[in-house]
Amino acid sequence: MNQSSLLLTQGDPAGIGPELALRAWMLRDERALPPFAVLSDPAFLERVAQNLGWDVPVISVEMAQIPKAFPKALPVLPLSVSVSAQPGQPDAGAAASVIESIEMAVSSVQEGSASALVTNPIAKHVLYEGGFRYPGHTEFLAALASEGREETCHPVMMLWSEQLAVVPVTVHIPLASVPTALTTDLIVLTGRIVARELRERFGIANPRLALAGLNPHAGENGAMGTEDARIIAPAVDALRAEGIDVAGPLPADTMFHARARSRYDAALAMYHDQALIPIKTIAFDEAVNVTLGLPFVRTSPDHGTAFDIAGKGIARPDSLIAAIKLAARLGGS
Ligand SMILES: NC(=O)C1=CN([C@@H]2O[C@H](COP(=O)(O)OP(=O)(O)OC[C@H]3O[C@@H](n4cnc5c(N)ncnc54)[C@H](O)[C@@H]3O)[C@@H](O)[C@H]2O)C=CC1
Ligand SMILES: NCC(=O)COP(=O)(O)O
Repeated sequence: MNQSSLLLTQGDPAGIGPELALRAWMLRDERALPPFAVLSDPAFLERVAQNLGWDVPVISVEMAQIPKAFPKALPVLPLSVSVSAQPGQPDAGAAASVIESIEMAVSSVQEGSASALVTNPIAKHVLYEGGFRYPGHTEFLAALASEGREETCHPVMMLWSEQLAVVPVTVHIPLASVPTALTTDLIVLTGRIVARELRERFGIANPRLALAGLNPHAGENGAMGTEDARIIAPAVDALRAEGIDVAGPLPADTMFHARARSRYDAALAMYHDQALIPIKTIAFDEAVNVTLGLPFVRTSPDHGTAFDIAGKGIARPDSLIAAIKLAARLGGS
């Protein structure tokens, strides 16, 4: 049993994930990173390092060997399949390795042999072509975590940085579907999970939540849409009745400037871009995607596969490093 190691999934092998894992290992001392291993094909990662001209020794290990191996080489827990990819040229044929890497990481963290998992980016549309049937990691991880449990996990996506934390209540759905997907129950469930985890995992004794409205000016008394009063305001009342400190529905255009941000610990946004635009604008290099509502810790960089720069060695490792550090903090490594 080794509680101190973090596992990094491979992500899309044609994206920037593999080179960011190498880069994070190269910066392990400078950035004081805890031991981690990557779930991938060691020969593939060696080729990525070679092609970039980076001196990164790669060592194939078993879980218990990670802490000892980490100072001298990048530990890799081998997959059952070999991996090959051209940077920037995604191929649905790689889906099996991407999925195996995630599944292995979840098994290890569930059985307690790893402290947390950090996922490298996947390209959703490429995985869909390969038969993947979840919108993204968030829902896939919840499905894996729910196996064999009586109650299914409700996963909540939170993008976290020192300056701002945001939660999209609806996530990877078309904008046109948002008004029907948005229900008072969904907002209340999401708010409850966020408040609980900010308390229990982030150590905020009395978390303050801010709920965004859906429409301009939070509906302007119904003149610009009715969802704010019909769906969001009752959720605010219900969360308050549970003793949670909530403000809203707030006009979304004025809730993300610095003074407004100082009034809450997390903003619940009603759809993906309402949440992710402000945080990626303020903290693109530092923000971390963390999944709440799971029985284990999962973090991820906030960015995607960045196929346009993959293999060039110019991708910034900061968000992955922030994800590793947050996983270590929340997972107790
Ligand atoms: N956690 C995950 O698995 C995520 C996966 N994605 C996936 O990534 C794919 C590409 O998505 P995009 O919208 O293009 O977003 P993206 O984040 O991959 O790229 C957007 C822009 O930011 C740049 N960029 C991203 N990361 C960077 C880094 N570390 N250093 C320097 N520049 C960086 C890229 O070069 C590009 O110009 C999509 O298929 C999407 O599904 C997107 C977000 C998160
Ligand atoms: N836009 C955020 C994102 O795509 C992350 O999704 P997930 O793979 O973490 O579910």
